[in-house]
Parts: sequence; C-alpha cells; structure tokens
Amino acid sequence: MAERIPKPPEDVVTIGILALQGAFAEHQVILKKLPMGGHKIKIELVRVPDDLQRCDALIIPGGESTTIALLARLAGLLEPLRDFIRRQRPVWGTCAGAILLSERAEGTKKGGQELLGGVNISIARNGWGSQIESFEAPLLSDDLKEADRPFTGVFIRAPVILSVSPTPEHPIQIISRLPADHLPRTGDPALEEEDDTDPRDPRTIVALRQGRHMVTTFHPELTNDNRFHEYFLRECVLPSLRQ
Ligand SMILES: NC(=O)CC[C@H](N)C(=O)O
Repeated sequence: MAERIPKPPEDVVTIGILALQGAFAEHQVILKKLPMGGHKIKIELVRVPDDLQRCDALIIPGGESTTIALLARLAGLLEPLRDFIRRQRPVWGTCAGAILLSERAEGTKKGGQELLGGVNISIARNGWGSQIESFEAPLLSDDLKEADRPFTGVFIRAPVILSVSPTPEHPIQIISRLPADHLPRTGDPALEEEDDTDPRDPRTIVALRQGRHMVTTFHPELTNDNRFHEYFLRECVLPSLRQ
C-alpha cells in the first residue's frame, strides 16, 4: 500500500475585522472568498481585547468613526488597538476606518473625536461637503492585479485626505487617486477645473499606505471586486508573517 504523505499544515492567517459598528460583515464576505495560495484565512470578528490578541492583522470597516471610537472605548479596546498599531501589525481602515487611522482629523464632532492614529496624514470627515452623500469613481492603480481594469470606488460621506507627512523612515506610498474627470463637484475650483488641478493635490488621494498601515477613503467591501483585499494581504499581511 502506498505510503500516505501527510500534507504540510497550512499556514493559518488570522485577520481580525473590528465588528463594533459599520460594514464589517461585508469585509467578512469578501475575505471568505479570497484565494490565498497556500494560506488559510481565519476571520476573527473583534469586539473585545481578547479577540484582538488572536489576530495577525486587522481591518477597520466603514461606518461612523465617532460611534466606532465610542464603542471601542466602552469595550476597552482603544489602548489595545493603539498598541496593535504601534507594534506595526498590519491594519487597513476603510472610510470611517481611514479616519480612525489618521493622526489628525478635521470636521470632527463637538468635543473632538478619539483617533487611533498610525498613519501620518490629516483627514477631513465628510470632506466632500454635506451635499455629496455618495458617488462612484473608476480608480486605477498599478499596484492592483489586472491594473488596466478600473476598480469601482464607492464613496459614502467619504473623508478627504488633506495632507500627507511621510518621513525618510516612514515613507507613504500612494496607491490610487481620483481621476481628474471624476472629482465630485464641491464648489472648490481647485478641485473642479481640470486644467488647474494639481495632480499632486493630496485631496485626490483615495488609497495609500505607510508601512503596513493602509487607508482607503472608499468602500472596497461594497463591490464584488476583491483586488484591494488581495493587495492588503499580499503587501501588508503576508510580509509581516515572514519576519
Ligand atoms: N462611509 C463611511 O464610513 C462614512 C464615514 C463617516 N462620515 C465618519 O465620519 O465616520
């Protein structure tokens, strides 16, 4: 009888999704379907500090950043989350999550808002103006698989990146920008007149990363396209496991 060769144990990667409020279930659906080569993904819905302890990486979903911060405080998660980020664990914030990962936020509610920090950017909550509830834009990025195929960016009361502050030790990589012909109409001529739009204007940046910390101001979890999830795993999560 042929000897059975035992299969090597699959590497299990535990991805946490902060599940206090917002679109965490949508991230879960995409992660479950994501092809992972030799790795197996275990998804951990993070609601208390012990959940976070089991995670190799974390996704902070879209929703309401003030509510998420408040619930995180009540759950005793604020400091464990900040510690997770400080330890350079991979973290990705989408929309409200992007606000929470920013070092500075404008347009916060009265009394301010607690942030987690970790990505050296300034961001404006609901920065496209209250008249623009949501819009879609075709996004291109050389960093995505099938780079020629636009990714449909879904923006819902999205934040706007106001400035990025890289340092030599902590460079910031721009992953995608809004195309000039898809800038929302904000009444701000600098953003609307194509000829005048500086392509380096930080307000056009919609996806970036600083080390293993990534922010997207739109909702990749609300499309059927898993390429930003694939990017996060490939560029932020898997390299962190090899150390
Ligand atoms: N879709 C979203 O996540 C919106 C974010 C929301 N405007 C906030 O400030 O938290």
